[in-house]
Amino acid sequence: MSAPEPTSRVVLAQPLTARAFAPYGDLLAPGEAGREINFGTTQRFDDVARLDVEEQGGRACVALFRTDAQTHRAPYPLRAFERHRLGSQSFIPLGASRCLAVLAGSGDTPDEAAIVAFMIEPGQGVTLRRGVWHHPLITVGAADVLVIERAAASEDCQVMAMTTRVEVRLG
Ligand SMILES: NC(=O)N[C@@H](O)C(=O)O
Ligand code: NI
Repeated sequence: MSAPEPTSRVVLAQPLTARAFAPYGDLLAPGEAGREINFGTTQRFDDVARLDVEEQGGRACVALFRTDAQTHRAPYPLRAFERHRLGSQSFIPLGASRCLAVLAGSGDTPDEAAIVAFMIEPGQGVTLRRGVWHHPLITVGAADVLVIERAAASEDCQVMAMTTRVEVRLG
């Protein structure tokens, strides 16, 4: 008789708030200082994300990540964590898309005992601080996510495979 599959530890996705996300980065949020433009038809909020992309000659890159429902459905077994030591990375789900920020601290290696998962709802967005360990993008079903990150001549992405079995669930 084959041995039973080892069980995975479960991390539940939690609602995204500025306070809960503060150890990892910021939410995109219009400040108080909106100003009227375009003949008073529009309010403009500048710098709703604090980008950190110019280290060592880096520049901002705006990318579109498109996912499919087959590979992005709960429960999500985690595979690896990665970090970008020289720049921030922002994730803004487009339209009705929803995505997850799955994080494991900012130490020398991912802290798999302290994994947290935040649900990024339509209308929300996050900017991960440089060096924060995060799982490669996970979305809720098929999704389009705008990603703003540092681009440079050499890739800045350190990946470390999981050493324990952990899966994220949506509740
Ligand atoms: N690899 C890549 O382009 N994306 C990752 O950095 C990610 O955080 O999804
Ligand atoms: Ni990344």
